[in-house]
Amino acid sequence: MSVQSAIKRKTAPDLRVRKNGEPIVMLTSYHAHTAALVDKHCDAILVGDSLGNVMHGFETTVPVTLDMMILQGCAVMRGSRQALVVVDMPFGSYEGSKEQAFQSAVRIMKETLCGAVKLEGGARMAETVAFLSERGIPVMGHIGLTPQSINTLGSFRAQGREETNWAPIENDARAIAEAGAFSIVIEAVAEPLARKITQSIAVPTIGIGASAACDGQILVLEDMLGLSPRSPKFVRRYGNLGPAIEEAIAGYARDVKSRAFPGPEHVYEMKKS
Ligand SMILES: Nc1nc(=O)c2c([nH]1)NC[C@@H]1CN(c3ccc(C(=O)N[C@@H](CCC(=O)O)C(=O)O)cc3)CN21
Ligand SMILES: CC(C)C(=O)C(=O)O
Ligand SMILES: [Mg+2]
Repeated sequence: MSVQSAIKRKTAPDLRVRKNGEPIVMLTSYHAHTAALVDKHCDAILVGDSLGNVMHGFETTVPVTLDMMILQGCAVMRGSRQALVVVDMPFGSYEGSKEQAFQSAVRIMKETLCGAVKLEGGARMAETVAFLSERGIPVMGHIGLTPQSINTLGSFRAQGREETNWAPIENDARAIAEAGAFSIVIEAVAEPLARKITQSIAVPTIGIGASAACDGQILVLEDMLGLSPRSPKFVRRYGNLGPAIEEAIAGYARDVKSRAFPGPEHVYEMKKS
């Protein structure tokens, strides 16, 4: 047996039991080489539909397709070894019916061999979450700010900042948890509500802009690396890769123009005859 196959990947149940334990560490990744780095330090990797923004320059996640998610899901699976890989179901691939969701999720699971899928939506998606979970597909929920609904929401705004708006969001969390989701992402939700939800449901909550009260955290990798030109208020920058990359590119351009690159060490000499 190869060393690689002897390493057991984390599973959805492994994350499920982390409720109230050591916080769950998650980041996004869309490709093999970053997946390998993320894999060393994270419990789970999300192949997020934010790849539409980050890789393709779309303004929203609405244009992202199932094929795009599967292609990048395969890349992340090849690059990673131990983390649970979760693949986002893109807009339009699951909302039509629970059967449509099952078909899309099966394609993702079979073609990428990832360990779970994630879908956006609360109470209205509960039946679908149950349908998939009961048929062997671990589902991560996603409530609060749900970016795929941008066209009905109107803007990316934090949720639950007035107590009068809490009830439907609490109800969403309860519905998805009781439907069998193994974990739930809470995005851009006021701290007291995120804490209340975390304390009231049996599965771990993964926060993004939802405070340290959650059972784990996730960020978009390029945002926390300082590679995204703009990023939401909830991002802390752990690096400043944008300027570092630009400096390297500028150095290359300078050296090509002055013929300082390639140097003698990069040149193929003739074989001695
Ligand atoms: N690169 C990236 N990072 C993300 O976190 C992310 C994506 N893309 N794409 C999908 C969704 C969209 N998300 C977003 C996008 C924008 C804001 C944002 O700009 N929020 C403003 C407040 C805007 C308002 O109040 O109108 C902020 O200041 O945080 C928040 C979450 C989170 N997700
Ligand atoms: C922001 C996270 C939770 C996400 O859904 C994504 O990256 O697509
Ligand atoms: Mg997403």
